[in-house]
Amino acid sequence: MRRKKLNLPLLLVIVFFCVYPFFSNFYWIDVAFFFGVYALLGLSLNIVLGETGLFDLGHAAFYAIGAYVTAILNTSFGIPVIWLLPVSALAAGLFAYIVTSPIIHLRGDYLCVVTIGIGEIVRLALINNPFKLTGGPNGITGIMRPSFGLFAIDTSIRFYFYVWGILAIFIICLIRLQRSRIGRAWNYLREDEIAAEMSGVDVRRFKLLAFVLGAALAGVAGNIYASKLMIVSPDTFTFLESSLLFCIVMLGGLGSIPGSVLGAGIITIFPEIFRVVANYRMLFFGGALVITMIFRPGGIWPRKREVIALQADEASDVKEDIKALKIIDPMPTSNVATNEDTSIFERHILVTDKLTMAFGGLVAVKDLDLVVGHGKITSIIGPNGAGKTTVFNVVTGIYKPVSGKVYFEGKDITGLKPHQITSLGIARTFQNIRLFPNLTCIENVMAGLHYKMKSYVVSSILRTDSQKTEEKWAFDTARYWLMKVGLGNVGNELAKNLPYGKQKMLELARALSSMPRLLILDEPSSGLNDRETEDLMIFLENILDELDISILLIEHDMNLVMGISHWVVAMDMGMKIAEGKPSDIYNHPRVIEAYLGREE
Ligand SMILES: Nc1ncnc2c1ncn2[C@@H]1O[C@H](COP(=O)(O)OP(=O)(O)OP(=O)(O)O)[C@@H](O)[C@H]1O
Repeated sequence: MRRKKLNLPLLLVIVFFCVYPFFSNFYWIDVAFFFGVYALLGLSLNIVLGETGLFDLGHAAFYAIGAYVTAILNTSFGIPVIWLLPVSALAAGLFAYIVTSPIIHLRGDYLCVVTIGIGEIVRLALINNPFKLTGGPNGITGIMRPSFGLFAIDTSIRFYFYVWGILAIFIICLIRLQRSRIGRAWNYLREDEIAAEMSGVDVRRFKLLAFVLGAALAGVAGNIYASKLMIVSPDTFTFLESSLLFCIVMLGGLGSIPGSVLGAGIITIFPEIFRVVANYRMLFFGGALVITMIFRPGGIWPRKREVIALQADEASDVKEDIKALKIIDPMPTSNVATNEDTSIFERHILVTDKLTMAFGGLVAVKDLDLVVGHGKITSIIGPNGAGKTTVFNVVTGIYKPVSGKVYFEGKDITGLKPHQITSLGIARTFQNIRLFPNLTCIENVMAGLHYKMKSYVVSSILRTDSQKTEEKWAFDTARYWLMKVGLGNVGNELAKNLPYGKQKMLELARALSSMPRLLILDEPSSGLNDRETEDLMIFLENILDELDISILLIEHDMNLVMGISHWVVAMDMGMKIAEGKPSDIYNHPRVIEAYLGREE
C-alpha cells in the first residue's frame, strides 16, 4: 500500500543529531537537551491540540504532575528515577482522566478557559503545599540522576542521548498512531464532531484518550526534566509555560510531528541566540505566531496527508461482490430493549411512536408516527420548517426527543448516542454537507468503517498482524466505495477540494461504507444539476437492488421523490398531514395546501 523509499534528508538529520554532541560544547549540548524536552512536550500537546483540535492552555499541569511525582517518590522513598518514568506517565495520564472527564464535552474557548483553570489550580496547589508533599514555593531538591544499572546518566552528553533516544521512540509511536484508526478518529472529531459521531466514532472516548496520552507524554517529559535539574519548583509550571507549549504546536503546524519538533527548536534555540534581547522573547513569539497565522495558517511545517497508492491496476483486485467486503463484521453490541409486539416491526425497519421534539417553546415535531418499510425508499416531504430534519436528528440520536419512541429493527433506540445508533446499522448524510474537509477522500470514507475496526493503542503502535489486516480491509473497502460512487481517481484529494456534486457523492460513500441497513439522506439532490440528480436516482435504485438496505430521505425535488419513492410522508408544522404512494400524495389537497396555502 505505502511506497517505502530511502528518506535521505531524514537520514542526514539523524546522523547530525548523533554526531552533534561530539562537535559542540556543554552549553549547546544542554540547549539541545532542553530542545528535546520541549519537543516531547510539544508532541504531547500536539496530540490534544493538533490531532484532536482541543484547546488546552493548561498543559504545563501534566508536565508538573510528572516532575513532582518523580521528585516526591524519589526523594521520599528512594525509588530510582528510571522506574519512575512509567509511573510519572501513569500519574499524569490518570490525573488528566480525572480532571478532564467532567469537562470533555466543552469545546473551543470554553475548554480553553477551563484548562487554564486546571493549570493554575495545580500550580497554586504546589505552592500552597496542602499535603506537605510539594515543598511549597521552594519546591523539592535532591532528586537523583537516572541510571541503567551501573550506567548513570550523569553528564550532559548522556542526558542528550537519553532525551533524544526517548524522543525518537515516541516519534515512532506517534507516527504509527497517526496512521492508524486512532489518529484518524482524532482527526475526524477535530474536523467535525457531529459528522465523526455520526460516522460511528465515540467522540467522548477518543477525546479522553487524546488527553490521557498527551498528559502521559508530558509526564515523561516532567520526569526527565526533574532528573536533569535535580530540583523542581512551581515557577517552572506556569501559565506562561503552557502558552509556550501552545506556541510550539501552533508555530510548527497543527497535527504535524516534524512541525512540533521544529516549533520546540525555535522556542529553545532562538532565545539562546538572541540572549541580549531575551527579555523580549514573549514579544518575539507573539509576533512570530501572528505572522505565521497570517502567512502560513497551517504552521511552518504543516502536516501533509499521506498519499496512498491508488493506481488503476491495483483496483482490479477489489472484489465487486459487496458481500465479500464484510470480512470483519462484528455484531454490534447493544443493550436496547426488544419490543415484544413484532408484527409492525417485521414489516418496517424503522418505526417512530408519537415522536415529539421541542426547542424551548417551539414544537418542531409533534406526535409523529412514521414507518419505513424494509427494502423500500420512503420520502419525507414538506415546506421549509416542517420539522423534517428534526425527525432525522432525533432518529439518529443528535437530539433526544421530548417524548415518544424510535424503534429500529424492533429495538428501542430512543436516546442512544449517535455512534451507538450508527453501529446498529443506520447511516446518514446531512443537508449541508458535513465532510472532514482537510482529510483525503479515502480517509473520509474510512470514517464509516471506524466502528467495525477493533485495533487500539497498543496494537496500532506495535502494528500487529491483525491491525495491518484490518487497515488493509478498511482501505480496500473505502476504495471500493469511492469507485462505486465514481470517485475512484480522487482518493488522495482533500475533500474540500472536490466540487460540490462530488462532495455529496463522497458523503454518500462514507455513509454506505458502514454497510447500513437503513440509509438516511437529507436532501441528497440539493445543489446538484439535472444530470447529477438523474444519476443519483439511478444510483439509489441500484443500491436498493444490490444491498439489503432501506432508504429514508428528505427531498424537495418532486421529480426525484415521485420517481423513486415507494412511500411518501408529508409533514407540515411538525405533524404528519398525509402519507401514501407517490401518486396519491402528489395531488393530495392537504399537501397542496401546505405548499401553496389555502384557497380563499
Ligand atoms: N437546534 C434548533 N434550535 C432551535 N430551533 C430549531 C433547531 N433545529 C430546528 N429548529 C426549528 O424547528 C423547526 C423545524 O426545523 P427543521 O430544520 O426540522 O425543518 P425542515 O422541515 O427540515 O426545514 P427545511 O426544509 O428548511 O430544512 C424550524 O422552525 C426550525 O427553526
